[in-house]
Amino acid sequence: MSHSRTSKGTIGSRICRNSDTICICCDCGFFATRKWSWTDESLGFSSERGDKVIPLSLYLILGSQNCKYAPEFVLQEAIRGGVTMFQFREKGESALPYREKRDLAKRLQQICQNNDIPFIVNDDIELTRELNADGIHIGQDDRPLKDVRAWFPDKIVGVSAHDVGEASKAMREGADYLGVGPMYHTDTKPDIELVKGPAVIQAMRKSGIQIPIVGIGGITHANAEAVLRAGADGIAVISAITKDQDPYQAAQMFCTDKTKRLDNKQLLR
Ligand SMILES: Cc1ncc(COP(=O)(O)OP(=O)(O)O)c(N)n1
Ligand SMILES: Cc1ncsc1CCOP(=O)(O)O
Ligand SMILES: [Mg+2]
Repeated sequence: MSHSRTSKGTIGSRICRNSDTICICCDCGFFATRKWSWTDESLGFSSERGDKVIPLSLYLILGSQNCKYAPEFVLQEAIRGGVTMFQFREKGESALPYREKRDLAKRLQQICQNNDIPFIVNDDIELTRELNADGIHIGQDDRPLKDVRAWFPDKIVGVSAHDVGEASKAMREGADYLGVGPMYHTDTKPDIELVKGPAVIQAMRKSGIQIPIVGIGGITHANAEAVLRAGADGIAVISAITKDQDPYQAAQMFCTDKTKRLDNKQLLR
């Protein structure tokens, strides 16, 4: 896969300073891999973590409880199909006990490292530390972002946000990206909030939220485009890939012209 570098300036609504490290893959734009720093003086806030790559385009999340086949196989195949970032989320009644969970996490981390893909841990501070993961994703009911940011100043920290207020707070407190949802109905997570739809991403963008956003919840090949058009940088998917007969093809089908990262003019904002 060949990469081209952009010239200095703005990417979407972000003002990019370290432009020599920004690359946009091929001419499709889908695999936008960014090293960026950004600033938004109107919000009185700026972030200078320009050495982090947060390739949110197609963010696969899974644990053993989600998979039709062995998790290692599903991840390998999905990466082959175009997944750009991975979150290990071993959760629920059938989740593995700690030692097995850690061993599985290590094997999946190795696959990510072999493929140069960020390995993010869901919720678990200890596991993040033990494995020296690339980052952690926390929700509104998990450990406070301020603490997590302080413990892991250099890791990618993602935060779930369900409305503009939560998004603004997370941005102020140093989140690297937001997971926004649920976009649509899903049976994958029993304790979800009410469906928000892509409109909540639009509202966040209109209110000045500039950090990367990934939409999550019930995302399929049929509705992914609407999430990106609303202003998301990418989509986060569990069942559309993990339950598919062919995880390679399921991932690949998200990487089409219609679901590629959209430029600013195409957004609904
Ligand atoms: C990318 C992304 N977005 C949102 C979530 C949900 O996090 P949370 O609300 O903490 O729920 P659990 O996943 O912990 O059940 C996520 N995991 N990833
Ligand atoms: C973890 C999570 N957070 C909000 S919805 C959700 C589940 C997403 O799973 P699916 O892609 O199968 O709907
Ligand atoms: Mg959580």
